[in-house]
Amino acid sequence: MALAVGMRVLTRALLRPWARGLRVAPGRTGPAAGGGDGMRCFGSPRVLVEPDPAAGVAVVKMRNPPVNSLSLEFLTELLISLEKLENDKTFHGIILTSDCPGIFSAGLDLTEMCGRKPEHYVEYWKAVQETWLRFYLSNLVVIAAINGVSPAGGCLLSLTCDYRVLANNPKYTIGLNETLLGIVAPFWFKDTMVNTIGHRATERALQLGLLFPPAEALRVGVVDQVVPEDQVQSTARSVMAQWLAIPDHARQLTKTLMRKPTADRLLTERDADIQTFVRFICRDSVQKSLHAYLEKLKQKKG
Ligand SMILES: CC/C=C\C/C=C\C/C=C\C=C\CC(=O)SCCNC(=O)CCNC(=O)[C@H](O)C(C)(C)COP(=O)(O)OP(=O)(O)OC[C@H]1O[C@@H](n2cnc3c(N)ncnc32)[C@H](O)[C@@H]1OP(=O)(O)O
Repeated sequence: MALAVGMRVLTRALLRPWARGLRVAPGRTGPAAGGGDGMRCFGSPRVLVEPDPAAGVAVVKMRNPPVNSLSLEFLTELLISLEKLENDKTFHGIILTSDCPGIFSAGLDLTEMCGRKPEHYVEYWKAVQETWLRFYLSNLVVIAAINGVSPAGGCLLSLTCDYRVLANNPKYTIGLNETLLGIVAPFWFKDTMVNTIGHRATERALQLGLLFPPAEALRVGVVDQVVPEDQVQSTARSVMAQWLAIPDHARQLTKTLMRKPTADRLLTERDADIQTFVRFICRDSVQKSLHAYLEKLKQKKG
């Protein structure tokens, strides 16, 4: 039932004008294309997929410049790429990384949550929910190669992965900083963080909107490994090999066992969660906070 709802959201998204033609955007043969067996990079305008069929792995590169903000279009393209890889028996694992220098993802796209109509907020929030559910419950091994800053929704996306490797650069902070924007991390953001670093550490991190630099992120457990910047991709590949050495069915069932209760909570409260989001985001005070935050970002330049 829940899956059917998810499929409807995805199918509706695919029917949108901007989603047409996204299914295959054939490109050059990937550098990671498994010794020239002819499998090409594919993807969409904002998501580049570099397949390595020999290893059963695809590198999924987010490229929604300037900051990989998670817009509706971008989320839809990410979902399409994930679905395509999940439906292709060649692939057992994904490395999720960024093609935007210094930025993994700036999180949810603030312009999707500012000055729009309630119907838009409903559509956007469904896509955010769907992305979280799909990545969190993916049967594939998903490893985040975090090569840039990763606030809020960017951090959440990495938390859906099975393992996080972060580049050791003090600028590459990571965390759920929603309170700094005057907004509140929804319960499933919070649950994902609690499952990763525990209740007390989450309580502190979320209330204070902490963005952890690499050493702190490793200490608290937001990431699993911190490595020099030029070793992020190779480390993600070695870790992937380790995870893929485990019998797939046993690993997948264990993942489901661990994650299903958390996902089920959102699945059973999905509509209520949308209503809560729309009510919250439509408040004058919240809109003012978000506008002010966006303005601050823009003025930073000048
Ligand atoms: C009871 C409660 C019930 C329910 C809960 C209800 C609601 C919860 C709702 C939402 C949860 C949201 C989670 C989120 O993800 S919110 C987004 C949080 N993200 C951030 O705080 C990051 C903001 N960005 C930055 O800090 C920086 O941009 C940077 C560090 C990522 C990169 O810095 P740079 O110096 O490299 O680049 P900038 O000049 O700052 O930015 C370039 C360009 O991009 C625009 N931009 C940046 N971030 C975003 C974004 N998240 N969305 C949209 N646009 C973004 C920025 O404004 C610049 O635009 P211009 O070039 O000036 O036009």
